[in-house]
Amino acid sequence: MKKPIILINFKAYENSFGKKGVDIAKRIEKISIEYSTEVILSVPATMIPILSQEVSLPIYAQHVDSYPLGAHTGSLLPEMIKEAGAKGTLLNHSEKRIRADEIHDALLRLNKLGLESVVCVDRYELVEPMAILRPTAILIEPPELIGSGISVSKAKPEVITNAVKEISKVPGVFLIAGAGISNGEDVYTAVKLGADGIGVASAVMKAKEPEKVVEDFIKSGIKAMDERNDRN
Ligand SMILES: O=C[C@H](O)COP(=O)(O)O
Repeated sequence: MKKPIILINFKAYENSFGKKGVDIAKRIEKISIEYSTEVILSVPATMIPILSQEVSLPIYAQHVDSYPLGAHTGSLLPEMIKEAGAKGTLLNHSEKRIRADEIHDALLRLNKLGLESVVCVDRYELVEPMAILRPTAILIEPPELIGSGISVSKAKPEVITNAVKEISKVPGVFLIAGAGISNGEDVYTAVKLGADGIGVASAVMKAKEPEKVVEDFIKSGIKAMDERNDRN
């Protein structure tokens, strides 16, 4: 992952799939290339093959199941997303919670397959216990702020600072902050508080000009990282 991490969760909006999904991904790709940075797109499973081919950005699934290959109707397995072209996946998003043992089993599989992983948690007390399972990153999001337009950076900065303290106990795992991120200032504040980047959905997926929103996020994230002197 490249800092500042900008992870855009397409969720299941009306423009998250089909031609509209490809269009928004391409607009984001263009901005990302302009700033020589990387934006991760976490997309509906049906969009993984086409977006992996059509854009140069890292494409993630939004969830995987941890069942073994076999008789598991309706499952989305790590092997399947890898074959479809995904670079990684979200796990345990607040809109798709799974049990701790399922997170553990999924991470073993993902790591073995060389896939990246972002485990979502809703409070800082879960950061270290999840980080020791060796995901690529933890995404902390207070659920009550998701989709609210009120950012974690402004409304609950202590969630980020506490999570930053916890992640420092497990070197090599990134910390991403999300929920309600709406503008560059929210990104700047999250990164200045110590996050490696941000996770976002509605501010981009509902925007008339998503590329402008993403540009604002990238510029603010880069500025904050440069001020921290911590960019890679
Ligand atoms: O995965 C992304 C988050 O749930 C954030 O959603 P939001 O930006 O709409 O608050």
